[in-house]
Amino acid sequence: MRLTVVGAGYVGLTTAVCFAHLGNEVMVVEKLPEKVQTLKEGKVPFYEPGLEEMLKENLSLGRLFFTTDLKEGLDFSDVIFICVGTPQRPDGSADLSQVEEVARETAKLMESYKLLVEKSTVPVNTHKLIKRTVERYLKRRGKILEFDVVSNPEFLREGSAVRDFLEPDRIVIGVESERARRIMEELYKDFKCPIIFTDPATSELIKHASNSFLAMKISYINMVADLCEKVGADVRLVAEGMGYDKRIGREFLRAGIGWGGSCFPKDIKAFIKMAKDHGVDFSLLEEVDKINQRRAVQFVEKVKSVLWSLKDKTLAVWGLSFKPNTDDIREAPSLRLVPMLLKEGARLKLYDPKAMENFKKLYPPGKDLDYAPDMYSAVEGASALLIFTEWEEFQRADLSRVKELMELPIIIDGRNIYEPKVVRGLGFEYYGVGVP
Ligand SMILES: NC(=O)c1ccc[n+]([C@@H]2O[C@H](COP(=O)([O-])OP(=O)(O)OC[C@H]3O[C@@H](n4cnc5c(N)ncnc54)[C@H](O)[C@@H]3O)[C@@H](O)[C@H]2O)c1
Ligand SMILES: O=c1ccn([C@@H]2O[C@H](COP(=O)(O)OP(=O)(O)O[C@H]3O[C@H](CO)[C@@H](O)[C@H](O)[C@H]3O)[C@@H](O)[C@H]2O)c(=O)[nH]1
Repeated sequence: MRLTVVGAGYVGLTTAVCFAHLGNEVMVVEKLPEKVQTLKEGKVPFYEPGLEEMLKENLSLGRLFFTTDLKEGLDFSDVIFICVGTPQRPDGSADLSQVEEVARETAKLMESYKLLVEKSTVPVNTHKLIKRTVERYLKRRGKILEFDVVSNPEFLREGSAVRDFLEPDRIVIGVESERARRIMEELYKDFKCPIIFTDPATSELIKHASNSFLAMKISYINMVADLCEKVGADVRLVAEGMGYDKRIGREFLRAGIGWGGSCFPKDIKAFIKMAKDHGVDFSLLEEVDKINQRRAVQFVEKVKSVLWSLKDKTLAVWGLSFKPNTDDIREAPSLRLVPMLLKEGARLKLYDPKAMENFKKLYPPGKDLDYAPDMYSAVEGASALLIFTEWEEFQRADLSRVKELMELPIIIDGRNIYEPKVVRGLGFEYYGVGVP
């Protein structure tokens, strides 16, 4: 099939590259000219494992095209995936201006039937606003053209985006017309997972309800971790014991310094606001969010209780991205923790395998903050090693070497990447999250 994808971010680019990989011809419309240029050269402007290789391959096979011109995209195909950003507004609601712009400009430029596919995460009933906008502008142009709006939320995770896209747990499609349903069925015919057809409002809700539920699971286990610390139990085993119950499941029960990223924080706030706007008191989610906000504060308290004063102490930090295998630092716990530690007077030596360039844009090297070229340089002379992200590289670190390099062999691990007994056996003082 021929497809058009608007927005070449994590979701748009992954969608485009994966559909091209499956044999479709895909035109990507991205408004930033420099991004389009980079992509045409076969380079992905962010770090996502496997994506660049697939981009190059599909460019050379002539199945992927990039443009800044929406008209070119609309002339190319009838199926238009909206993959633009839906960031958070100050009141917590989702800023839908990028989605509105795509709907409006499409209506101004389309000359034949179009199927607009909402892939961005949007509040319930956004499909109605898209529909109304397109109808208004078509009417203004005196055009009678058919179109459909479909909700097809994306569930991929950064760091495993390609695999998540190609092998999803499920595909959700909210349609109103038979024509739209047939196009979507054809598009996803080779996928082996369950495909759930719903009305668009239900489909839009499935996305927000899923993300909020996952965030709730993490906040829940984080509270259990706090209790474990008080009573000397091990949250990892509590999670395992709970997780074997199929009704609970083992995923997303890793305790730590809290959830971050470009999705959970903004989506949970948008869901709370949406519920409020409809007169539904979803204060459960407000608590989930509050628990998460407290994680960083509690972690700094822990660092202080271990080291006493942090003033002029050198602390090594491993991990800045909000999760491993990405260079994305949007709403990463590190962004909350670093300023708090600096305020306590600590000197930080930061290291991350991929996210340092992004972090440097917000925190340039200075008197009390520096970046290390590798994980071992970061720990040289440090009074403690703080772990913020569970990169595999850290799990494989030569801890004897780390111990030699540090001023004091203390590890305060925000992600439980080590087995306490083993690390203590090597002579470290070790503090995890919710572990004895
Ligand atoms: N990042 C994820 O893991 C993920 C997963 C599932 C869903 N989502 C949702 O998908 C949406 C996109 O997220 P993202 O992380 O890919 O965002 P992003 O910010 O990485 O990418 C959005 C892209 O759209 C471009 N854009 C904006 N307006 C445009 C326009 N009018 N024409 C052409 N291009 C335009 C921007 O320049 C940018 O490159 C959001 O709603 C997000 O909540 C994200
Ligand atoms: O047991 C866990 C699992 C995750 N996290 C944290 O939760 C955050 C989000 O992680 P993850 O969900 O793996 O990454 P995202 O790329 O943000 O993906 C989420 O957000 C996307 C955007 O909506 C959705 O598409 C995905 O399904 C959803 O998992 C990260 O900070 C993780 O460190 C934990 O603390 N404990």
